[in-house]
Amino acid sequence: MKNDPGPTAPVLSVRGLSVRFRMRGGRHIAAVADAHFDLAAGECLALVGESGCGKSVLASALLGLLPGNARTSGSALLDDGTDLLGLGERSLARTVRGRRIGLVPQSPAAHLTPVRTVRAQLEETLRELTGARRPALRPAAEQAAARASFPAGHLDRYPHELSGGLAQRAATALALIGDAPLLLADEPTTGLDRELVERTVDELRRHADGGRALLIITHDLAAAERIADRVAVMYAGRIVELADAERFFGEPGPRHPYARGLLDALPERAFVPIPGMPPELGALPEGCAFAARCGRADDRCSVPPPFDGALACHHGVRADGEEPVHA
Ligand SMILES: Nc1ncnc2c1ncn2[C@@H]1O[C@H](COP(=O)(O)OP(=O)(O)OP(=O)(O)O)[C@@H](O)[C@H]1O
Ligand code: NI
Repeated sequence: MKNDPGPTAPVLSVRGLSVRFRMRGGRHIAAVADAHFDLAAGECLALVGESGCGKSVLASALLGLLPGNARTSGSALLDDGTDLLGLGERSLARTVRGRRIGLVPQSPAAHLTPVRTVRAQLEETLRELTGARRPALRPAAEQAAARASFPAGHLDRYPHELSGGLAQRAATALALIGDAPLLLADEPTTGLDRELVERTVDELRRHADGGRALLIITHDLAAAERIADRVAVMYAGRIVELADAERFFGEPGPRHPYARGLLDALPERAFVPIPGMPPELGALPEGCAFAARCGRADDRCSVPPPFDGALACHHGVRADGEEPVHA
């Protein structure tokens, strides 16, 4: 079951979020540009797009986890008005990470503590975030592991003894512990087989159905379709379409030509890849960044299309699903 978002303030409200990396020689990389979306309690938003389009940078910006050469602008408000982008490292570490925002990181192996077993890490996080103490700690850790389909028999292993899929499940188990009102899951199903993908996605969905907001970043459009209420499609650092998931994956389908291309590339659909490659984020064209790969491009695309809250395209399919008529 997917819940209707309630009438309360969004759990997360992102406005004009941009991230630029300063590089040697004064060069800049515009990794995220003017992102704009809300996320309500009980809602799941899937952020999709090709590798390198800025999805993880966006998630890292929300948690203050960007490297020193990154500059962020815009705002990312929690429901009490706290602007995540304005918080210092101390507040982020003490009050936000794990407590208000959970993270399933994209590279779980890098985030697990190498010298401690999975059990020790689960117990420590439980102690810190839930106040659990012995003897309740041990069963609580086993329960936390089970939620993410992490097998109890592997709890006494160290991170380097885990396969990628097991590390992934350990990271998911850790991220679910604080029961944070907002969960960011960056590729939480990497390295899992289809059955485990579905189990993980269904557990995350239950988490959202319990009233938490979930931002899931994924390459896996089938997983996105299974879990999401809405879909945000990112291309070259910009959100180019934000749509209701049912409409996006069903009828009338995506409105942005790039989003149509992503779906058409699926083996179970047309299996036709999008021609060409995404542009370098350090050398973006003046106009629409997708124009060079787009079958609909014309002179209008030399001006960047504004994002109207749902679409950034001069030619996209109309909101009622009708194809635009060309003069
Ligand atoms: N530390 C950094 N310094 C400079 N540029 C960076 C840095 N981190 C990321 N980038 C730039 O930001 C872009 C977006 O990276 P990001 O990791 O967000 O992509 P992604 O959409 O998550 O891709 P993937 O699906 O492969 O995880 C990269 O292509 C790179 O150009
Ligand atoms: Ni990523």
